[in-house]
Amino acid sequence: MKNQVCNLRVGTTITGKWHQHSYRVLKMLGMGATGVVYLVEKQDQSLAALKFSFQSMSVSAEVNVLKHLSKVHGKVLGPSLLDVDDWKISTHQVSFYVMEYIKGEPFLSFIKNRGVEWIGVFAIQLLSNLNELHQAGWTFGDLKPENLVVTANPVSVRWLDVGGTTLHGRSIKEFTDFYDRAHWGLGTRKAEPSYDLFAVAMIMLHAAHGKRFEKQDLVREQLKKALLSKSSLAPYRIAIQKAIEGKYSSAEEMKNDIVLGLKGAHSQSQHSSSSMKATNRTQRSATRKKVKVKRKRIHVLETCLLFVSVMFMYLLYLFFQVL
Ligand SMILES: Nc1ncnc2c1ncn2[C@@H]1O[C@H](COP(=O)(O)OP(=O)(O)OP(=O)(O)O)[C@@H](O)[C@H]1O
Repeated sequence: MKNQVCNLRVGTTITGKWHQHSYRVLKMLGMGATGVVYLVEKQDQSLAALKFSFQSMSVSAEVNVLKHLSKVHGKVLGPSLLDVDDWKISTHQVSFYVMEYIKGEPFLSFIKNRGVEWIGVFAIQLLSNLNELHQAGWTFGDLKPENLVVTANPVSVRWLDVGGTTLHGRSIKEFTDFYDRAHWGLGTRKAEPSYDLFAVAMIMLHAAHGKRFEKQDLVREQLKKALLSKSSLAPYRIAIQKAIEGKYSSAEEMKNDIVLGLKGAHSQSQHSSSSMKATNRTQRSATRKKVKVKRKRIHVLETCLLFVSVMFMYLLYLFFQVL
């Protein structure tokens, strides 16, 4: 069955057994551990993302999460859910769901192309969304750059793959080592806000360094070094450090520290630009004084030259008179 849904040809039409909606396969968007996702065209010619899960249980679990997410304070957190159905393929039947297609650039490639200054902006957006999710009783779980997409107009970060989303208090069901606090020996895999906030801190480190790094023996020192070695992370040092140490109980607190850090960096840059202006002013007035002294000297020299040339002409005149 896995082989059959993983190699669908472009143009294949998938018609749901129960709702009779048809979807035409345009291309494969990605394949992960739990399923395969296709970009499809709906009957009204709009685009959507269709996911086949390798286990039918995970389709119902993900659909359940997407349904919950669509109700979180009326805010769109994950992709919106459009359809859930089964597809009969030869003698088998396979479950799938259709969701909003989120068109955008992968998170890391956006940061690479547009600059590390965006890290703070996206961290704030991500933390606002996480705060809503946490308040609704869920932990995202498998938060990683591969699950983040940056959409244009307005530039904003959206998350995909809600397969790891877990109710608070339960055990995290999907994770990726680098973003998992238990892997670093810095906490448990219990689903709670601080689990996601650790992952946000690690995403920020990854984005600033442009790569992941292997765990070493002295984990705390290693992460601190990674944090201090990138000047682009300076405004977020407090927030990242506290998130790594599990000191935040809500995404809102971490977001506030990032906002404060950015404000601090802004006023510092304003301060240094005004002190630079003052230095420039002093330099300019010193230069002006120098110019004045120089001009005075030139003036004296000119007078002397004039005097000498007048005297020379006079002597010449006297000389011709004598002759
Ligand atoms: N709604 C969507 N809009 C656009 N692209 C999507 C969407 N959903 C998934 N994708 C793409 O498909 C890829 C695989 O999807 P997804 O991560 O859900 O599969 P998975 O099997 O759960 O993967 P993983 O092993 O990372 O958990 C994603 O990385 C993304 O590129």
